[in-house]
Amino acid sequence: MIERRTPIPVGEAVQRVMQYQLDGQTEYVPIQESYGRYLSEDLTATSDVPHFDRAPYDGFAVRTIDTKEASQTNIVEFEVVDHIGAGMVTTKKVGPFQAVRIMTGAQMPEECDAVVMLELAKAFEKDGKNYMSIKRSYKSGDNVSFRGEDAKEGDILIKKGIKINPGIQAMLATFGYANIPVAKKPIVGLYATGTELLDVHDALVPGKIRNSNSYMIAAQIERAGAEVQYFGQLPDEFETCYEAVKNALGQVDMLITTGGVSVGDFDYLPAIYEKMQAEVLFNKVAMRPGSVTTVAQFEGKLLFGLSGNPSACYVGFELFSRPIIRRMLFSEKPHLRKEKAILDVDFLKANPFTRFVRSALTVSDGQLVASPSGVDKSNIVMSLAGANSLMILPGGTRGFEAGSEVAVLMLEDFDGSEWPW
Ligand SMILES: Nc1nc2c(c(=O)[nH]1)N[C@H]1C(S)=C(S)[C@@H](COP(=O)(O)OP(=O)(O)OC[C@H]3O[C@@H](n4cnc5c(N)ncnc54)[C@H](O)[C@@H]3O)O[C@H]1N2
Ligand code: MOO
Ligand SMILES: [Mg+2]
Repeated sequence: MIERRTPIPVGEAVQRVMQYQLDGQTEYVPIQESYGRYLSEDLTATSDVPHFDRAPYDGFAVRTIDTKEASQTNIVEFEVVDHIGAGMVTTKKVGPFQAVRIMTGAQMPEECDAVVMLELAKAFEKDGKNYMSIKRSYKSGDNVSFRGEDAKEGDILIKKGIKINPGIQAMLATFGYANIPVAKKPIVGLYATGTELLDVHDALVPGKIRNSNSYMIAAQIERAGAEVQYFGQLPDEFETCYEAVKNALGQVDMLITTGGVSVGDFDYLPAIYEKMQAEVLFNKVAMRPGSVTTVAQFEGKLLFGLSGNPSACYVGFELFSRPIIRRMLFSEKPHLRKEKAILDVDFLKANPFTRFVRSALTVSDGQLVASPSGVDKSNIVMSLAGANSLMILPGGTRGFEAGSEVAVLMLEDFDGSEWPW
């Protein structure tokens, strides 16, 4: 007798998986290797930035009190007592009607409180000394970049779980973080099962197909921020698969297999989980594609039995495996980011299961618009190439018309959702 499976709602399935989430671990990497990694601790400002008042323009540092009377009709002269560039500090004390010629980035002389831009001063020599004159007054603070205006010591700069981007690299360098605490990349094991599978360099032969899931899932694992440990392809043979799965699990943080989870005569994953005495969290989800997605846990480690059908495999990974990876990368929003979009085409046929339609999300007049990126069937590969989102069409008795609002899950986003279900 063929086993009858009871589908559970997607949200419940995700919740069951999340009960087995693992904590992330920290490792330190040199700043030059931290781009694209996920911060594992909140980082604070180790100093004020800048840590001294400085000139934001090339010009003359002056005491504003001396500029008070300057105007178009009353030119005021200053003796220029020093000349400094960025990185230099004056040793001169600046007295009444004295100025320092100062370049952008240089520390302000202690007594000065404004900078006159070079263009607004007239420099000249008199009796072998340097002078400059101005025709307007200045307020204290004019053209000064103040200590701490960029950041104050002790400020929280960025929260853990953030993906390090070029701007964050600049921030880290500014505060002297040479070694960065980042999340250790979870190691995700991967096996593709299927006697029909050829590898990418094999020529086609009758009845066999090239294994595309391995390359797809490996890239999805990397996109999620983890490291893939690819174990290869397995034929649909119970003992071979059983030994392989059992041995692989010990070497990784979680294991993904593709194929062999349905009710077919050569679908061995359910029996493998049983023999291992792994606890099956679910083996049927009320979703399309990916209804046969099966997740089990063995000694606290998750086994993702993703469907062999490429689109089902893809969606199963994004909904169930990705959040576990993102949790291990310290994310507080580990699920795919959910937004609202306008549906571009009719989906008039109702489906009892919630559909995740591989979609191309575009922005039109400031509004997100979702269009299917190809044929909406679980055995289809081509629709995946143009997919940057999954459109959610809730299961039920009604279809969806073009122009209606739908929820979309964004695939190329790093912010995520706390809980989109
Ligand atoms: N009687 C039933 N038959 C099926 C059911 C069902 O409920 N009752 N479910 C269908 C659904 S839905 C799906 S999805 C598939 C799931 O199949 P499996 O996860 O068991 O996967 P396989 O049987 O191994 O393969 C299915 C399909 O995918 C191709 N495949 C497998 N691996 C790869 C790979 N690495 N790269 C590319 N393509 C792959 C494989 O050749 C098959 O065509 O079951 C339905 N059947
Ligand atoms: O598991 Mo299937 O993907 O619903 O066609
Ligand atoms: Mg099958």
